[in-house]
Amino acid sequence: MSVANNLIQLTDESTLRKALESKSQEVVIFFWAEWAEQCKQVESVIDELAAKYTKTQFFKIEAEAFSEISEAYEISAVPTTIIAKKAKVLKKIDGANIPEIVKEVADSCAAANGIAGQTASAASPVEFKQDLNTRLKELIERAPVMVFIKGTAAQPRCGFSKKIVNMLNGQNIKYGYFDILTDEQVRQGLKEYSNWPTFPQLYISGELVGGVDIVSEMIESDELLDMIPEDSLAK
Ligand SMILES: N[C@@H](CCC(=O)N[C@@H](CS)C(=O)NCC(=O)O)C(=O)O
Repeated sequence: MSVANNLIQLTDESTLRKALESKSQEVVIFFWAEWAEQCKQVESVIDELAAKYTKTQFFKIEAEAFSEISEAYEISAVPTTIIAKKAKVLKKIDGANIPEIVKEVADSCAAANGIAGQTASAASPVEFKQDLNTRLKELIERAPVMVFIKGTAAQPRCGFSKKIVNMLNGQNIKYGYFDILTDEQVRQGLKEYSNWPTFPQLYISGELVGGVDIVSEMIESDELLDMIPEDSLAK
């Protein structure tokens, strides 16, 4: 996605200050950190919202690089999303609470963007589903080999997830992962999106391969490595 004018990755404190001083409209500020996996989910939602609400100014701020700003907004964890107007904080949404972020941005910013009748639950179910499907597709394509598990790759929180992580590691495959326990929408959404009722789910180049049983069989039959893109094999 190209970077829109209304979406700024903060590199200089004065940019934020000027925007807050000059704009009479709401400004959305997303605080993130590299090490916090959930920030990536929220960031993709912020990107989508910035593309939709083009008259609203969005900022992404690396919390630890701008500690004074983070302290001023009392940011104690990331991701945190704030909607501010001038010096006033209108809303503060902690964590990767995507539905809440979408709702609050819609509530605060629709009018200024001339999006008629967009109130609290204004995103109709159909529209919301489209947003979710876009998000799921982006997550699936985040890495050439992507696995959706319970817990993290370092600390799986289900025997099946642990098994697939061990198998991928054992084959020296480089992969991205997403912890579905951090996002109920993704957890339930993916089952429907991919028509696969359980986790883990392994995707290669955006296509579902399957869960533990299938991947295990594919390793046995030497089929799996043939499907892995060259760049995703550890040398
Ligand atoms: N036989 C499955 C085992 C996976 C499985 O049964 N997963 C369950 C328990 S971890 C699951 O994801 N249930 C749905 C859910 O928890 O949302 C495979 O090959 O992957």
